[in-house]
Amino acid sequence: MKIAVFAGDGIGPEVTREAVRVLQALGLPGLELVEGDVGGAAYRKHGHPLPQQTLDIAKASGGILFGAVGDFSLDGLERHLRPEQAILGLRKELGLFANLRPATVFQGLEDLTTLRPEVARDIDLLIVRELNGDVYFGEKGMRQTAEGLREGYDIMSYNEAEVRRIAHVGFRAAQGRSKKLCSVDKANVLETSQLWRDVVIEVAKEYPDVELSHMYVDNAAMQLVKNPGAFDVIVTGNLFGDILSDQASMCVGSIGLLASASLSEGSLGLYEPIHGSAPDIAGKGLANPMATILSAAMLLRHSFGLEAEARRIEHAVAKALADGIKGGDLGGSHGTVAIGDAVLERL
Ligand SMILES: NC(=O)C1=CN([C@@H]2O[C@H](COP(=O)(O)OP(=O)(O)OC[C@H]3O[C@@H](n4cnc5c(N)ncnc54)[C@H](O)[C@@H]3O)[C@@H](O)[C@H]2O)C=CC1
Ligand SMILES: CC(C)CC(=O)C(=O)O
Ligand SMILES: [Mg+2]
Repeated sequence: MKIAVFAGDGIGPEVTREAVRVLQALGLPGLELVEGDVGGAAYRKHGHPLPQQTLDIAKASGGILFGAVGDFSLDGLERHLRPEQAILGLRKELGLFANLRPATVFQGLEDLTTLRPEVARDIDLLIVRELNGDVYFGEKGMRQTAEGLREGYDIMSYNEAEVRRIAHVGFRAAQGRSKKLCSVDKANVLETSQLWRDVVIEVAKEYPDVELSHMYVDNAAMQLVKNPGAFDVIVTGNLFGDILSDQASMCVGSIGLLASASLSEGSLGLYEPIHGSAPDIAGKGLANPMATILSAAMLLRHSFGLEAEARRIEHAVAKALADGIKGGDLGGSHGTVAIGDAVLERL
């Protein structure tokens, strides 16, 4: 089994190292890890955030473990050379259109969240975020208005095929869970969202066992804090899903806990924490690697069908948290390597 490992920038290498140690400790037969450069690190070495050789490594692998990209000192580069283009490029090039971002409160650890424990107790939700379209991939640029003012623009669009395929992912995910799907949009204002809603309603006819609801994104942001336990599966677009998942992470406890899977039509997937490169804590050994370790679990489950091994990792993380192993993000004092050690001891 060949796994590509793209650590990236900032805390990316720190958290990825711990996830790799966990993968290696499982004794997986034929495990082969192939490293590749991405992001600012790749730009500095090869002049591009997503070099061809990295793409080749990705395509030759069965799954990709990704850390994070982003380097504020490179933010002045032309957009196509900025570190973030590595992750955007991988998502697009590999057809990774379905981003699963589960947010489940750790039982008995409701006090980790910034919500009141009784509000957080029932959180067990899955955000299904479309990853190949929306305003992130529309035409964009800078221009001048007739009055000579600078104007930035980014076109938001979805076609019906893009909405249909992610809607199917959302409905199927709901079928495997509590059979409730909430589609989040802004159809009261945006044509893109009106089409989104219309298509989701059409697709719903194929899933009569799933209870479909619709919610505007501003209300969804509010409900996530008011009554997050009411959500089962949320299906939404690229931008809204990005924002709501960072918010959901705090409902569970920390952005350092949320993993994700970015899936294609085939078995190839990319697995990464939902957080970024966290330049403010990079190089200090303070980052919580649990989100990346849990992403490695998702990799084993979704790309290699290794459910038992995935659960082994998830139980070890939950046990470490239950035993009081917490990073600074959770008000604790354990560093990145100490958290990795604690998970390894509980595998
Ligand atoms: N998939 C990716 O590679 C992503 C990359 N980015 C990039 O990352 C850079 C930083 O972006 P920010 O907006 O600051 O978001 P961020 O997620 O990197 O950090 C936000 C806050 O959360 C904290 N944090 C994040 N991960 C943590 C962890 N594992 N343990 C403890 N604390 C953690 C950070 O210290 C910071 O205070 C930017 O260049 C951005 O473009 C942002 C999000 C996703
Ligand atoms: C391109 C990334 C920086 C977008 C992001 O924040 C994410 O996917 O979570
Ligand atoms: Mg994000």
